[in-house]
Amino acid sequence: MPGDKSLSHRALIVGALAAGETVIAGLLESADVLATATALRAFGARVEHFGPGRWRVIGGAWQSPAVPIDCGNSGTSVRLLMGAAAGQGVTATFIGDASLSKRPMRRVKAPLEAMGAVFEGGDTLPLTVSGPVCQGIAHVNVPASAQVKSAVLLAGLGTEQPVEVAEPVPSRDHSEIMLAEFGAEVIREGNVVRLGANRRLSGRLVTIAGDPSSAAFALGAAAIVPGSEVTVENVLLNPHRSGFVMALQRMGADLAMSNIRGQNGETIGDVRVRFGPLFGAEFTAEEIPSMVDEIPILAVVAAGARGETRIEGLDELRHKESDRLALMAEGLAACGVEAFAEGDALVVRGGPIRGEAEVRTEGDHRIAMSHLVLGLAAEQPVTVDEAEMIATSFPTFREAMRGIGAKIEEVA
Ligand SMILES: O=C(O)C1=C[C@@H](OP(=O)(O)O)[C@@H](O)[C@H](O)C1
Ligand SMILES: C=C(OP(=O)(O)O)C(=O)O
Repeated sequence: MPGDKSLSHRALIVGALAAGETVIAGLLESADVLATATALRAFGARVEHFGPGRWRVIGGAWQSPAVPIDCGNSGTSVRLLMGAAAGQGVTATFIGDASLSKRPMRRVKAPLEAMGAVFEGGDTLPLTVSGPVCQGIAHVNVPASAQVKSAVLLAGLGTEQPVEVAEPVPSRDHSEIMLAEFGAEVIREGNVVRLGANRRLSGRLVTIAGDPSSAAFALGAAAIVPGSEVTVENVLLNPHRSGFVMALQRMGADLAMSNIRGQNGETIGDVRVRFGPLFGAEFTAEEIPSMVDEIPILAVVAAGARGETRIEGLDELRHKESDRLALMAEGLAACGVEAFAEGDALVVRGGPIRGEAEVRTEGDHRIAMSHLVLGLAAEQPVTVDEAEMIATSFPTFREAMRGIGAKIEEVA
C-alpha cells in the first residue's frame, strides 16, 4: 500500500517547522499530499523529491506567500497549514477546489482566533489568516477532528502560552506522536494532550507506514469476493485508525494480524483477510473516528454480509469531500442493495448485489473506490461517473486492485 496520507502531510509540515533536515521515506505522492508540499515551498521551506517516495525537507523561518495557497481537494492540507502558518506569524490566503470551498472552516478558525490569529473571510474558503498567536488555549475538540486538534497544536508551537486539547472522543493522534518524535515536549493524560515548555523541533528520518484507509479497499474486497485471500504488509495499525479492521473482525471476517511492531512511534503490521461468511453488526458514534474515512467501504462490506448493519453517528460524513452518508445510501440503492440513511445513521441490509448502475460520486475519491469494490462482488458491473479524483489519496488504486485480480476498465 502507498504511504499513509495523514502521516505524509504531517511529515512534510513538521519537517518544514523543524530545524535542520528531515528525510522522508515512503511518502504518499498523491494530489492532496503534493498540495501540502507545494504550499510549504511557498512558505519558504526547501522541499525536494529525490526518489520514489523519498523527500527531503529543510525547515527555517516561514515567510508570507506572495500568492494564495491552493489546497485543491485536501481538508488536511488547509486545516493543518492554517494552524502552522498562524503559529509562524505569517499571513496566507487559502483557496481550494469546489468541494473544499464548501467544507466548514469555522471549527479551525474559532480556536485559532482564540489564540490570537486574525482572519479575513467567512466560515468557508477563501480565507486569509495572519499570525502570530499570542494566547494559550484549552480547546475541547467536538466534533472529534484530528485536523482541528493538529491545527491548534501546530499553532501552539509558535507561543510559550499553555496549549491543550481535550477530546471527549479521541481522534487520530499522529500529530502528537510526530511532534514528540521531532523532540517537542508533548504531555498526554487520558484524553487531554498538552504542549510542554520545549516546543523546538529537530529534523529527522521518518518512514511512512502503509495507509490503512487505502488498504481497506483491498481488505474489504477480499472479505466479500468469493475465493479471495489478500495480505497487506507494513500497514499503519495505530488504534485510532484500526476501526475498519476491528469492524471486519466483529462481522466475522477471517482476518489475522501479524508482524506487529513499532515505527517512528506508530504501530504497524501485516493484515490478512480471507473470504468467508460475514454478518451484519452495529457500530456506535464513539467508534466512528477510528474509521471515519472507511465508512464508505464498510457500507460496501455490509452489503456483502448476512443481515442488517447499522452505523450510527455519521454526521461528520456530511462534511467530507461530498455528503458521504447520502451518496453511499444512494449508490448502494442504485446497485440493488437495500440501504438508507436514517438521521445520522446508515442502514445496510446485505444480500445479492445486482450492480448494473452508474453511480454518482460528486468527485469524491472514496465514494468512487468504494463503489468500484462493490462492483467486484456484484452480478453486473458497477460504473462510477468519475474516477480522476482517486488520485487525491490513492493514485495507484487501479494497479493495486488489478494486482489482486480486479477487472477495472475505463469507459469513454
Ligand atoms: O487529520 C487527518 O489527517 C485527517 C482527519 C480526518 O478528518 P477530521 O479531522 O475532519 O475528522 C480524516 O477524515 C481525514 O481524511 C484526515
Ligand atoms: C476526508 C478526507 O481527506 P481530507 O479531509 O484531507 O480532504 C479523506 O481522505 O477521506
